[in-house]
Amino acid sequence: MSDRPLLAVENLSVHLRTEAGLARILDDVSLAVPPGRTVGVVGESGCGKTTLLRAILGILPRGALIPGGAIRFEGRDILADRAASARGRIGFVPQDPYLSLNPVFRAGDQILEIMRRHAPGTRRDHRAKLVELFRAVQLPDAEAALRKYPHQFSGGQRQRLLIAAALSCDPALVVADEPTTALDVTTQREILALLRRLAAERNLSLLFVTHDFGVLAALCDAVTVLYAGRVAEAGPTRAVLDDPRHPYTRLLLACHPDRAVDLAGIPGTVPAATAQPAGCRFHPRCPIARPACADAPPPPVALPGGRAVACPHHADALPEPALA
Ligand SMILES: Nc1ncnc2c1ncn2[C@@H]1O[C@H](COP(=O)(O)OP(=O)(O)OP(=O)(O)O)[C@@H](O)[C@H]1O
Repeated sequence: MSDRPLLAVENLSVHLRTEAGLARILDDVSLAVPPGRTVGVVGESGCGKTTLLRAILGILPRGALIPGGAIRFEGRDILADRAASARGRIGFVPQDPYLSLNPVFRAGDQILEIMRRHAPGTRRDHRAKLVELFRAVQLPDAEAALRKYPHQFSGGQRQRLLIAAALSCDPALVVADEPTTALDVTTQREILALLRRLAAERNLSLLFVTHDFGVLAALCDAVTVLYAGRVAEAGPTRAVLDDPRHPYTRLLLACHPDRAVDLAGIPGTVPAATAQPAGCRFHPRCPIARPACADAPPPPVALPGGRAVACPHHADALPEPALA
């Protein structure tokens, strides 16, 4: 396995002009996805996960500014050179299978249109490949599925269709935005198992956004924890889940035995992107914050085992009530 990451997000900042002022949605975010590995990005609603994926896919909203950073895919800076871009080589599985297909066109035709634009070969080649992909994602009666409209599939089947769409141009990387959130628990499990199998069989890299630590544990080799648009902590999933170091990660995991992110147990609220506090963005809510935490953003501290934590006080114990 090559050491060079397939995808490297380097010190990326994304701002957006809004009516409420400048929204600092991402700030100095770095992460890497090695070939053939699955990396999770976790954080609660509003922490910037979707914006990160949109930056990678080149579909940021109008008015977005990128004041700094780079996104390298297969060694090329795809922010600086969209022509050298990654489209087709990066597949995308969206969050909501109900909203992501146009109801008035056959699902198969919608995927064939993506292939026409981004994959080599004739329509006949594409059809044959799509039937094969429908089988790979375990859609029943793959030939007939080509002729069906979106409403003729269940939610889980539609998510399988979208996974087939994401794979249709032979991507090296698939990015997935909470692809199981809209599904029931049993279907969620099946879709996660499918993604795991396909990634292994096709030596795919996956960048997987989730708010659910259970999903993370089941699927991801490594994790990046985002808080208010900055990286709080990153490292191998098992190590981070077993011994979280950032106060934010520790509180999240301590509050929620089922490991689904919900900040009800942490006092205060997540700041709006237009009103980020100075210094460490978590300091107003942090039980071990010092006055200096309000001064400057804490740089990441490297820890053994390929881990990093953006907190100089990561070795301090949290007070018991905070962990109760
Ligand atoms: N088009 C926009 N206009 C104004 N603010 C925006 C826009 N897009 C995102 N934001 C703000 O940026 C922050 C990050 O949003 P983003 O959707 O990236 O977060 P997220 O972690 O993906 O959330 P969720 O889990 O709810 O999808 C939020 O505070 C959001 O309100």
